[in-house]
Amino acid sequence: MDEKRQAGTSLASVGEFGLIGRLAQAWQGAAPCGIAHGNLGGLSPVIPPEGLRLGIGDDAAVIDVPGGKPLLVTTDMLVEGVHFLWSPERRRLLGRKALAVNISDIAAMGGVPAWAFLSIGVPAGANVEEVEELYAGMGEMAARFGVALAGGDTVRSDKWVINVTLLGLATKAPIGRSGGRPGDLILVTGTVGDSAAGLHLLLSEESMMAAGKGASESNEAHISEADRQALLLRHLDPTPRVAEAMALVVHGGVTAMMDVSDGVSSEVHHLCRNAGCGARIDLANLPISPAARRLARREGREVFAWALSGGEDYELIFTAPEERVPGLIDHVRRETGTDVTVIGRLTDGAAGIMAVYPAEKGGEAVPLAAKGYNHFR
Ligand SMILES: Nc1ncnc2c1ncn2[C@@H]1O[C@H](COP(=O)(O)OP(=O)(O)OP(=O)(O)O)[C@@H](O)[C@H]1O
Ligand SMILES: Cc1ncc(C[n+]2csc(CCOP(=O)(O)O)c2C)c(N)n1
Ligand SMILES: [Mg+2]
Repeated sequence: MDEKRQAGTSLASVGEFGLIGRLAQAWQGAAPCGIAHGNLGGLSPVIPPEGLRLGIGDDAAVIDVPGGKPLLVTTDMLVEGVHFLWSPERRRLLGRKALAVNISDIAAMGGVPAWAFLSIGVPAGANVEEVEELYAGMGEMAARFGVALAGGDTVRSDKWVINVTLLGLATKAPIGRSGGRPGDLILVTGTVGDSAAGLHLLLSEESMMAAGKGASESNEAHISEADRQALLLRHLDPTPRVAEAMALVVHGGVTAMMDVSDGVSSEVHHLCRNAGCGARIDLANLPISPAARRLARREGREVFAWALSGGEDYELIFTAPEERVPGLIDHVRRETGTDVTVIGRLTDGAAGIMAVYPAEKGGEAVPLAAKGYNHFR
């Protein structure tokens, strides 16, 4: 078995998105008329089966149900040790996050969430109350966004695994990742990099605890309690931007949208690849919170790295023609209180995907590497 594995192509060599493309091709080879189509790099589109308007390659699939609104379907799995560290104090928050990350994908399509299927892998040594608390957390998030529990699956597993499949409805035409055009501005809601800053704190606190030192001991010299709490919560308890997505849909003008789950740099690459565009991102304009800046300074970290490659911010990144942008920004702020920031512009594909450093750091334009989270790299 091990020998066989060594002889094959390593997962690291293809990366997460290369693997998904290969899997879709393997499926297509076996079931040529039944494959989901999409715009993943290297994946040739094929005719989708009846009703499947958009398959692999976006935040959620779009299914045209006869006589109904377009149905949106997304699924996301959280695995202990990969997406979270199991902690008795954070079971409820974990439940909230498991649902929130899926709601975020429905919002990113311009839809509202509706029905959830929750599948869990539970270690044999766990007790009922632990699972109940996880569900209470998911229930809290569900109640906030009008999601009903429709089913799921329960299995024994070596580690905690939570998989949510969430169905939602598009309120108007679903907003995919491919509609951006050269000249469109690129915008992002809220702030980016906070979740990575929160994860940095969490992991350093965990390693201090493991070394027998108190968590507060590790941080009190570095950061205020208010900053610490704010950053930890951005990582542990993200709020899906449903209200902001609805405000954008109602206002109109958004050409492409997705959520920031892997990091701004990767998401910009997705938006460009799907639209055949290039981009210029002004790093000076990235909306980074004062708390994340303070932590980065005190830790000697590059705050842009958290914003560009940290991920799990669950903000919306979207494109719109320049003339629609002032109205969009005003409308979202008025309806939701959330700030929206212009971070760059889509360009001709030939111009490449570039990041422009702030003037005080030389103002140089360099290629923007897709350095977001990748499960196999
Ligand atoms: N094993 C798989 N088989 C088929 N399709 C897959 C598989 N894994 C991912 N996909 C599809 O690939 C696309 C990208 O998946 P990914 O999980 O990166 O979505 P995302 O929206 O970019 O990230 P997130 O869900 O964290 O917001 C989606 O359309 C997803 O449905
Ligand atoms: C313990 C621990 N280590 C690392 C991370 C960071 N992390 C894990 S998955 C992911 C991207 C989104 O996941 P997906 O692409 O599966 O939706 C990120 C940024 C974490 N959350 N917890
Ligand atoms: Mg997404």
